[in-house]
Amino acid sequence: MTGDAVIDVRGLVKRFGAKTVVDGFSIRVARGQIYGFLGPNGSGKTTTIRMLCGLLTPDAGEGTCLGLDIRRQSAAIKRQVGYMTQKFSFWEDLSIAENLDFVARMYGLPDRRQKVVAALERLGLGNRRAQLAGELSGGWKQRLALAACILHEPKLLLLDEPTAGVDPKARREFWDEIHRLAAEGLTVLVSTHYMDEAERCHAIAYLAYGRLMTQGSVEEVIATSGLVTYEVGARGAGGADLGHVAASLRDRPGVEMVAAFGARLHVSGGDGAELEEALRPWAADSGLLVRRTEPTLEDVFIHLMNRSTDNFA
Ligand SMILES: Nc1ncnc2c1ncn2[C@@H]1O[C@H](COP(=O)(O)OP(=O)(O)OP(=O)(O)O)[C@@H](O)[C@H]1O
Repeated sequence: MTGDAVIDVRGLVKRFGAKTVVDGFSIRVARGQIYGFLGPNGSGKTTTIRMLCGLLTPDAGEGTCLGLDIRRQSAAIKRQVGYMTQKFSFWEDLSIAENLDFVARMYGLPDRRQKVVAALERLGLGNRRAQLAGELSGGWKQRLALAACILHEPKLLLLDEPTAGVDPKARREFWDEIHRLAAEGLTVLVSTHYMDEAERCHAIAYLAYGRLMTQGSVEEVIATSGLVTYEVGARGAGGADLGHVAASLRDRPGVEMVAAFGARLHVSGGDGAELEEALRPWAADSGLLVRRTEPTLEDVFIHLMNRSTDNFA
């Protein structure tokens, strides 16, 4: 293992038939980090996560996970990994406690009862232990899934879109728990489509069409994107026709994206000079306020996606 890296891989490639779904992926993840995987549907996030933990063998590339070789020691890696898949896969007519007990038996865990009680308490499931899994709301189902993932005390957690369709309060609580686990030394890889969740990661990787487009902390990803963004809004109380402004800006050279955020527009492009030129007439309009602003993470991701070529088509 290099330094304190829990994951250290280089040049991973995965092909399904003629299609290269992961192309030259390299990453290092330190112990206790929460690492977010973002990217459009089908960009290779799940496939990458599965290669990292030894569930899938790469066609090329090498590296280690938890100090073990991802090609030759995948069985030993899997024992130390907790994997929460996208699909809820519990017995709906068993209670929460019965489901956890079943999982503990599958793992052949010593002190089974004690571990189930500890997991129930940890995830706040104690009062609901007798409730049938099939009757749980989305947020509670995700808690049950997380409890099942940590029963065998893994060192690495892989969470594949763990909060899809879960309400904001339950998502926040789920993420608080992820942070508590990471603070105790667990390393977490999590795929998500939610920008607020990306912002709660220590670092993120953005994939598009199988390629790693950028990685680093949210601040680093924004700073290195090269994207320039201006905000356009009405000056004073007068109602400017921002729909008209947006429509005419979209055709101008240098304007890559125009997105409405309430009563403001975000106008972005990769070439600052061209963008400024496109905005000049609107900046001279006394009814409008045009000023440079920081791009959001979403602006950056859409910019990256526009720049990447669809080699899957
Ligand atoms: N076993 C397989 N056989 C053939 N193609 C596959 C297989 N698994 C995945 N793929 C293809 O590989 C590509 C990447 O899929 P993957 O599930 O890794 O993407 P993803 O980024 O996790 O997507 P999502 O956000 O929709 O979950 C997709 O085009 C998918 O159809």
